[in-house]
Amino acid sequence: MEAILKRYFGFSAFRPYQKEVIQAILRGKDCLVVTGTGSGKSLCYQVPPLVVGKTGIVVSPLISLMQDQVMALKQRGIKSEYLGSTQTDSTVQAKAESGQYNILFMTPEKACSLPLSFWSKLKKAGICLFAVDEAHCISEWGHNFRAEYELLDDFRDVLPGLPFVALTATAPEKVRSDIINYLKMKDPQVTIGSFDRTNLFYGVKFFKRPRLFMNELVLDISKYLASGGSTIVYCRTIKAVEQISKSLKEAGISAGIYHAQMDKESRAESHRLFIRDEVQVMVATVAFGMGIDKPNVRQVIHYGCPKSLESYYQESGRCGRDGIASVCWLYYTRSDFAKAELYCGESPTENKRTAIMESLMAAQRYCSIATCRRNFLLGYLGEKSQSEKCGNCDNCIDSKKEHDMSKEAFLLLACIQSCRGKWGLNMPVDILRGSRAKKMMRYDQFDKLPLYGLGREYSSNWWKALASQLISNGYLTENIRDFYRTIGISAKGEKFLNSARQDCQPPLVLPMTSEMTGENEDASALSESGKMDNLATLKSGLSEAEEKLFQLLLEERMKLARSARTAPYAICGDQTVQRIALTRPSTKARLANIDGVNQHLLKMHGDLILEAVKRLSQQVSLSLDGEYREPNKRRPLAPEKFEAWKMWHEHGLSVQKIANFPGRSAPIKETTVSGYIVDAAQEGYEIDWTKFCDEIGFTCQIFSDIQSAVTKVGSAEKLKPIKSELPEEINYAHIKTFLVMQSCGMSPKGLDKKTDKPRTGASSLCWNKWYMTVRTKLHCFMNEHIFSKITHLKNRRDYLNSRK
Ligand SMILES: Nc1ncnc2c1ncn2[C@@H]1O[C@H](COP(=O)(O)OP(=O)(O)OP(=O)(O)O)[C@@H](O)[C@H]1O
Repeated sequence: MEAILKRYFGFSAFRPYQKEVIQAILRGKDCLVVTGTGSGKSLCYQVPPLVVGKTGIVVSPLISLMQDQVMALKQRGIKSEYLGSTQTDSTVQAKAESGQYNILFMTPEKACSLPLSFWSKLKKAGICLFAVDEAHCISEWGHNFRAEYELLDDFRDVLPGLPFVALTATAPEKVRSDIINYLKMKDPQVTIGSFDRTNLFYGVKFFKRPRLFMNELVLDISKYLASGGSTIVYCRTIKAVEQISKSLKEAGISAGIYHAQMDKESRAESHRLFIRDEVQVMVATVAFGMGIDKPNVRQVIHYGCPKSLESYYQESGRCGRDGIASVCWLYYTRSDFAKAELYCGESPTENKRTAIMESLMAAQRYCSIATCRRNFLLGYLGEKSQSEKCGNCDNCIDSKKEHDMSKEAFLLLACIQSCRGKWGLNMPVDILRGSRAKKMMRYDQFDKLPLYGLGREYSSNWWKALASQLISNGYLTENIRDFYRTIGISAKGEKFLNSARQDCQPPLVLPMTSEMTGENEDASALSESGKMDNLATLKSGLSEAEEKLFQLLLEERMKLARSARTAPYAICGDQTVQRIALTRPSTKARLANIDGVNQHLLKMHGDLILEAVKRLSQQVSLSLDGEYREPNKRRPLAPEKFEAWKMWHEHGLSVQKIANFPGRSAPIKETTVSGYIVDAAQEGYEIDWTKFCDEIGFTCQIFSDIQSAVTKVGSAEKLKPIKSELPEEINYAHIKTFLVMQSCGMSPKGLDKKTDKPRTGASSLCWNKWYMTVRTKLHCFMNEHIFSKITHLKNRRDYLNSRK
């Protein structure tokens, strides 16, 4: 089995679950495989046919997906074809039934329409498995139900005794049992793997205005274009697809588009150009969906919050399938969350409507949380994560500042309580904001509440963002009533309200999310893009020369792919090209040793690759036959540097505290500590650059001063001549920081734009005086009917005002 894996796929080892499943299939056992996107499920049905020399049948929902898989398998020397409405080669069916293919793909419709004679001939020639890919399509509970999948159980009778293999990346319990039942699986081996895609960075950006979305989007996309990576931008509407592709065009970026209203040919052409790296950006609706098997997508951006977290996981999972570090950004505005009624309208049953609402609420929560995004996503998919922080999402890298929000929280909770669980969040927020909408007067005379208008100081998005934090922290609960969401106070929220005393209020410390700090929209956008620059995890870990060689080799691969009329990734994956750039083999034997290099690649293109490696290595002054090291791996670090980095990065100590740490025999200079941390960053250790620069006072101005000094000196080899060109206050740690930031390709943008200042504190709010009174009275009457009590207070305020 291992020999087959190396020969056809070029891999040296199976992933842990793959071997188990393949062995079970070879024993004739039915298997259900549920593992994360891009985890290597396909190999489970690709290897057995090669081991036993019989055909494996694979049912797949999309023709484009089958075409891509056939293309990639052919490049590995595996005989493969597909049967479906777009197959133009009339000989395929006859060749298939005589067992000429190792792997034969077909749509469920095609499978059901093939004559029994086809199946009996093929059985005679030899079939070894019947695989159902994207098996969640079989279940109504799945997010991509396909009625034709339900007919596949007929094949139990047509192909008795054959192992059935169902594969999917998302299958909650209900879907799993549907798959087993519909496919009449007998005592199947169920393999449930991890959903964690560790190479993916997850991040969320909040924007108030679409114009800023657009600027940021263009910026994010251009960053990846330079390094040759592909980007998919998922939009919620066709209109947004058109707008974004127009904006990209205006910025000089050519992008393919894909949506359901395009004709079949245009869609196929768009898909082809993207798969073959002829366009690097695809702007699409989710119609550009399951069929995407392109392993080198480096960035997936969701322009608007998706309908559910399941679909977000699937769609973002099209990123970084080759295991290389890649990013998934989700951009949202508050209005994205107001679409529930629209989605529910498509659905006739109450159960389904509740399911839609719950999914949307989970997606909304994903946007709003201030804790680890990966943990939230995995938790939603039913997987427990190993640690509290993943270190590879925006919230882990750039933890939010925390503030005591007890006064604001008290007001909001009290106001929600006044609404008696009958309303969604809009009503209490409108009350606090003193809305003049008719509904205020029409219902329960909300405009007479003493809380009415007390929260004008904050925007309605701000209050909603606070509500999200209160939901995440268990003070508020959201409930679903048919098409609507209502908001209520939880027991914890009640306890908090009850704890209010006339003279003191227990603190309620909550993180300030970007929606709360980002009232100044420009600052929000810039700080986000600054953060983006600082995501050290996105670096390839290659030296400058190696990176150059990697890019040149990618260009060579592109030429090979064009002449072979195939996609570059089908020749070999980016990770394999990266390994070639790192090891620069001089002989075929060395090339063959590289993970990902299969026999077919060696035979067809081996000489060309070796020639290119020799020529291009010379061009970037790298010697041949280098030693392989894992890119992105941290390099060894002196113990004192590692200790300083650990204290700063992992334990959150300040540079000053580290310098004077009591455990030390004598204090060390703060600049020495900063220097240690920068050295660690240079050796591949992660650091939060924004936080670091802020702490050592490294500003845009200092960056540009050092830049000028380096230009003047003409070299960055020695620090002393650079230092002597600079004012006294710019120290060696600053210079080192500049040099490392430069070598990591980071810009100083965003350094001076920090929004650490909290929004105006509660003390300056116009309602502060009234807050004290309301709180005290609320406490006294908490167990009674709060609404009437607050009204009483309001009257009293009017009375007092009239006496002023
Ligand atoms: N044993 C292995 N060693 C190294 N790479 C592997 C191995 N198995 C699979 N891969 C690579 O992992 C990537 C993803 O594999 P694959 O397309 O089979 O994932 P999948 O689980 O079917 O994903 P999805 O659910 O999204 O369809 C591919 O680039 C594949 O070549």
